[in-house]
Amino acid sequence: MTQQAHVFDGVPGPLLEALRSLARTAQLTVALDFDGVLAPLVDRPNDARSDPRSLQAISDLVLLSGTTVALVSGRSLESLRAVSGSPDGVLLIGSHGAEYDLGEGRAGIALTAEEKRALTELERAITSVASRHPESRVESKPAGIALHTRGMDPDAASATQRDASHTVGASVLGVTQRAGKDVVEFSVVTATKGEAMQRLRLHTTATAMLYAGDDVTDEDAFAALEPGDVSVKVGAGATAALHRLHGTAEVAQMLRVLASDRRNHLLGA
Ligand SMILES: O=P(O)(O)OC[C@H]1O[C@H](O[C@H]2O[C@H](CO)[C@@H](O)[C@H](O)[C@H]2O)[C@H](O)[C@@H](O)[C@@H]1O
Repeated sequence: MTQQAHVFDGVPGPLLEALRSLARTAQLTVALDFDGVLAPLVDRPNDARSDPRSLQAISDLVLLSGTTVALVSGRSLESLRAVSGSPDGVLLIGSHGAEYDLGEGRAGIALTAEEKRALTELERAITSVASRHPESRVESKPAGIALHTRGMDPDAASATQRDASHTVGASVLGVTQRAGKDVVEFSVVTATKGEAMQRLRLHTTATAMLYAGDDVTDEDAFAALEPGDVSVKVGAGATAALHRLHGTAEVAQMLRVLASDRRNHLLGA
């Protein structure tokens, strides 16, 4: 059999086999990053939208018994809700694991007085950086701030990110920095997608989980997976994930296959 024959519309054979096995678990939790996984990357974060084929597969999955779908994003919950178009029943985790909507009402971030002070100083620092690099764009979050450099000249983007790192480091205490795709982010709370996955596993009593992500911060989620779980890196780059897909179209295909395998398993087919 040729290499091509092992691939089903961009989903490699070993991943198809892992999905078939995953679909037979008692309590399945499917956790998905948003930008670069459900939605193709675009210049302006507010313009990002989920691939409709992925949304259809998610809608199919959430209707199945013993099956939970969650989005685990670096975006604020508000932003994730606004752009993802996720169907009712999908759990939402935002701000890299600092904000939760697990179907019991939104759990907002309750910042301490010290964190509020740090956030104000952080906003002041990033506003000054953005004024020195007018092509950069600021995205505010409940516990932090992101400075986007997508579309900028590479040298100008690097200079912007260095300036941000230096300015924040010199003027604000108690801040965590994260690098992403054409973005540098700062937060006054420490939260990771790994912690989010652990909480999700407990909340959903998952017997197996799938996580798909495309960015550096998703490595925390991959590291929190256990034997029997399925990890999928989307796109290029070093990863601890065991499987890889090319892009959002292949993610949609993977979700379609998983929904079909899961339905067949539940029907006893
Ligand atoms: O964890 P994610 O859901 O992948 O969120 C990570 C960051 O995604 C967004 O930024 C990225 O997507 C933008 C829209 O495609 C793109 O313009 C930007 O260059 C990417 O870095 C989002 O704006 C951030 O807040 C998220 O942390």
